[in-house]
Amino acid sequence: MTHAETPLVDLRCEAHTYPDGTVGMHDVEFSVFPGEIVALVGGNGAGKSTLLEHLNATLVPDDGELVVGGTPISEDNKTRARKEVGFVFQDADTQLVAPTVLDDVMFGLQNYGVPTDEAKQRAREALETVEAGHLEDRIPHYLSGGEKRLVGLAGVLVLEPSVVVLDEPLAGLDPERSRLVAERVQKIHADGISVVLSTHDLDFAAEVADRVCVMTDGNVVGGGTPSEVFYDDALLAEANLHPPSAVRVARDAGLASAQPVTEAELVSLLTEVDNLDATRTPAPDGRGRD
Ligand SMILES: Nc1ncnc2c1ncn2[C@@H]1O[C@H](COP(=O)(O)OP(=O)(O)OP(=O)(O)O)[C@@H](O)[C@H]1O
Repeated sequence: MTHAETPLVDLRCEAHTYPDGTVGMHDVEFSVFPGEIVALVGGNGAGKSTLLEHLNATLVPDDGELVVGGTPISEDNKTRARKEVGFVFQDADTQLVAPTVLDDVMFGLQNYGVPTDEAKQRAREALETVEAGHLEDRIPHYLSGGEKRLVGLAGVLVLEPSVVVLDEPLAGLDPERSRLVAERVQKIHADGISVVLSTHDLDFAAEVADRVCVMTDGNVVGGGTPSEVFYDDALLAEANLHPPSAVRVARDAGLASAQPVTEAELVSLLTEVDNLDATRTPAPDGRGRD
């Protein structure tokens, strides 16, 4: 895939070594461009969270560089990376710190010195964006997993980042909540924010992503559009991944040449094939003859 634009985030990481000596990631070059949703996929321990946490300088490479909005990030200007790249953690509890949801969403703004009235108004707007306005007086700790995820997302959106990073946004959510979070991801993308997320759910990746990057053993081993990645058997095998269900059904139905990756694309193809068959198969009264 080629990108004419300047990346919003540009990471080069020769290696990231954790304090116990484990190499979490190595030889990675990863960029985020305006207007895209990128899904990172890979098995447990492949390095997805490690990569994501480098995008807002939560982690820094042993050797390498992070450039955000054209500015190289160092110890002195890490706050710039934190502001431009909002991070929604997998464990929402680590992110929710205040006594009420509204206070929580206001927290970041107040840290940046925004006056209370303005912070309150912007926090309410951010909660509305994720349709969680009704939760503003609740105690964050007692929210359901999906509600926490949405409030965490509001707390990030309120700071108006250019990129939102979500680590395993569907982890632990039921299908209904997963759908809700997937819709919100598409909505913030439609509002002009780039999104990078990690997921084990390849159906979800196929549904929302413009670009999919495959990780294994701390390295990005391939990437491309969902069709390019999910029909690349060798790449999926290397990362020990199974293709999304639409890809498996398309193969069984002999429709792989059209490379559908989502359920909707598959249904539309199957409908086309059905219609074609109906025009070819003569009905007993002779209707439907070619
Ligand atoms: N704090 C840490 N200290 C030591 N090793 C770590 C730490 N965090 C992650 N690792 C190691 O780094 C490697 C990459 O882990 P990472 O969490 O980035 O993978 P992941 O793809 O996000 O995995 P999962 O899908 O299981 O969440 C693994 O070998 C992991 O054990």
